[in-house]
Amino acid sequence: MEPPSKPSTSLFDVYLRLRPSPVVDAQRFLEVEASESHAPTHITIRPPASDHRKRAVEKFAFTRVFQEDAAQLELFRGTGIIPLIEGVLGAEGREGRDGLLATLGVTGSGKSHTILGSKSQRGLTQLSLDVLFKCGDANIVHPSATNSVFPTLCAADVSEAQLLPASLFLESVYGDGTSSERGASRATTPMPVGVQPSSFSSPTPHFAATSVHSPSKCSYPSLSQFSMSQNSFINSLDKEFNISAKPIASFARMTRSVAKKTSNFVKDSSFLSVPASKRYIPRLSALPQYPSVDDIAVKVDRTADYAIVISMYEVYNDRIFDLLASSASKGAIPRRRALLFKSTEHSPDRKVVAGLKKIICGSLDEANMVLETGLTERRVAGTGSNAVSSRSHGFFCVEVKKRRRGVVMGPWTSSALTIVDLAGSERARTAKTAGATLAEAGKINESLMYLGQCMQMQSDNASHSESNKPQNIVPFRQCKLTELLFSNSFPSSNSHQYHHKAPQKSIMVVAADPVGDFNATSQILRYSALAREVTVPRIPSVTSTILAGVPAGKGQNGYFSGRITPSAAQEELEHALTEIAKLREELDISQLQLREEMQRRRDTEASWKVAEERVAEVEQEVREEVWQEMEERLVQEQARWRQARNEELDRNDEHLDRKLDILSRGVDVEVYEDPEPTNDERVSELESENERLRARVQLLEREQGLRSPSKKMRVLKARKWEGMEGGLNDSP
Ligand SMILES: Nc1ncnc2c1ncn2[C@@H]1O[C@H](COP(=O)(O)OP(=O)(O)OP(=O)(O)O)[C@@H](O)[C@H]1O
Repeated sequence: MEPPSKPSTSLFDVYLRLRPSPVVDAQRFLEVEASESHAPTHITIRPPASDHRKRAVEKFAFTRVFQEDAAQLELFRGTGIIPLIEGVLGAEGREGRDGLLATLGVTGSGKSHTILGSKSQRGLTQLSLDVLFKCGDANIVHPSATNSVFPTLCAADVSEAQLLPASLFLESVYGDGTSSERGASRATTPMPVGVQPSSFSSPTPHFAATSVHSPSKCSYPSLSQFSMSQNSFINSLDKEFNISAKPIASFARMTRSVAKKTSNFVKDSSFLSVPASKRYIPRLSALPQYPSVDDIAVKVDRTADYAIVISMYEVYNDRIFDLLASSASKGAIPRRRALLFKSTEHSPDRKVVAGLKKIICGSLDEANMVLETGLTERRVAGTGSNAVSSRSHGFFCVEVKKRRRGVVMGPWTSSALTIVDLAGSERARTAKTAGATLAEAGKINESLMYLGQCMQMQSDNASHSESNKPQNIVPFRQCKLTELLFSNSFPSSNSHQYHHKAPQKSIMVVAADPVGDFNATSQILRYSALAREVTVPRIPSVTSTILAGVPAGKGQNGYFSGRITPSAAQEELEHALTEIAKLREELDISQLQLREEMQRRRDTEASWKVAEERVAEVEQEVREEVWQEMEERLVQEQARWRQARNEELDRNDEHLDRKLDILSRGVDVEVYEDPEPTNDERVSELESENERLRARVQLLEREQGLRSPSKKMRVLKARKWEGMEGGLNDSP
């Protein structure tokens, strides 16, 4: 295999770092190929003896391999980070280019150790910051240096960010939040030495004294000093924006008015909110100072001003969260709002994480404090594989803003050094995770699978370019992680309309444990290596075995024949056996490829399942929303209907009342009574009555005559009685 030279199409320089094993005499599956002329670049992995799948031996090539004894400084010097920093700073009179440094590996392989260091050693992040501040010191502007720095930086930012000077940010996180209201009588605020609270004022003699960096000591300036700094800030704003002086109490209002004048100035004054409780402040003196980078220098454009702006975010469950926003807005319930990676109004040609909180740091101490603050917000959890395992992909961005120095200052341009600590891939069985941590692992593995596909594509493209085949498109838009990592590595389709910026330069450090999980490590190595060669373990040649088994001069019957020349049949046999051996090798390779394909299929199925679950979740959410909305509408309709009915009833009642009222007021009732009858009238009335009765009796008698004798008797009796009665009636 050729020594790896980075192809022009390659996205990354890929370095491999091996971590020392805590287990003595553990069986290694990974060996480094030593090279006398240059640093090692190749490794070989052999399946452990316990592996029954008869896997082939694989050989991988990297830009460089760092063995277990490699120190942090060796990595810093040997991985091309220094040119990366120089690229971000930009050559004289030129704009810088973006740089990316990321780590990849199985959980517990040493990614965080490499990037962020440990309790005793600094990581590549801290070393980069040190070099940046040390070498750029004379050219790095502090917001307090001139009044115009802060507003112009805010105006030049294209990412809808909220920019803050480090002193204000740290005060909002660790201070007691009363600095703007209380006077000099308050006790000291926890601002470490070296972090200048008077960001906006020319340093007073007292500040000049306290701002001398002393790593061994940690003392804090008082609140009165801090409130002085705010006054100075207000005065600086007065001068800059011609706003009349206002008391500190109206500071927030004034900040908002200034925000209107500069498009991207402080978007709100939430950083002035009173924190609910004090937080533990990281002690700078407790942070590691080793290794030192005093002897390392980077080229700095001495004709330019630089401003260092730091932001931190994490990709957790495929969503982006600001690690510095929640620090400052702590209160009863910390709320995390997912941010978008998008093109903004002022950045139409490239995507940015919009709405981040960005901190302007004037010194290394400030930058370290901001870094430590953001890290406390990062998601970590203890798993079976690592006691402090990263559960999210952490992004640390150092934006280097640059402008030409002169009587008339040039506009600010911006390039970023992004340092990424990726979460490690893990197997649920090894990590012994469950519940939310297992779900996180699913998301982590999924995003790493997409990253693997992108890297695999870059490696395929590299071989295509050698054979003049067309290049594949790297599928980096599949998840947030790959989008964040790669979208600035390719020129945007509409970038020609705007100024051209060189594509990002990237370094990947792959961390591996040579005695760790063979399957997981080999999988990562397969897609991250610059080149790979499968060498099936050499099957001892059957021919040679046979020939070796037949001693020279000894015939088949065991006796020496005296002739050793092989016959034609023997030659044919040898040829056939060679063919068989070759076919076996091919079969082994095919089996290996098949296993890989099957693994890929399993991964794809897993991601498909995840996607399906997500679809089901979304459907459920939509259903619930629709139901809720329908119920709300139903309740509204019922209320409206009831109200209409009540109004109708009220109207009817009112109408009726009005009618009754009118009736009772406007109608006089006349009662008609008959006049008393005279005597003659009464007699004639009685006579007519008598007549009527007689006619009736006659009618009844006629009816009786038509009936049976027995009935006649009864009728006669009745008539007799009636006769009596009639007699009685006839009597006057
Ligand atoms: N090169 C090294 N030298 C000394 N210790 C190391 C080295 N690499 C890793 N370690 C130790 O191994 C442990 C796990 O390392 P680390 O947390 O960096 O793993 P990781 O890859 O970031 O894991 P995860 O993906 O789960 O976050 C830590 O205790 C770390 O100090």
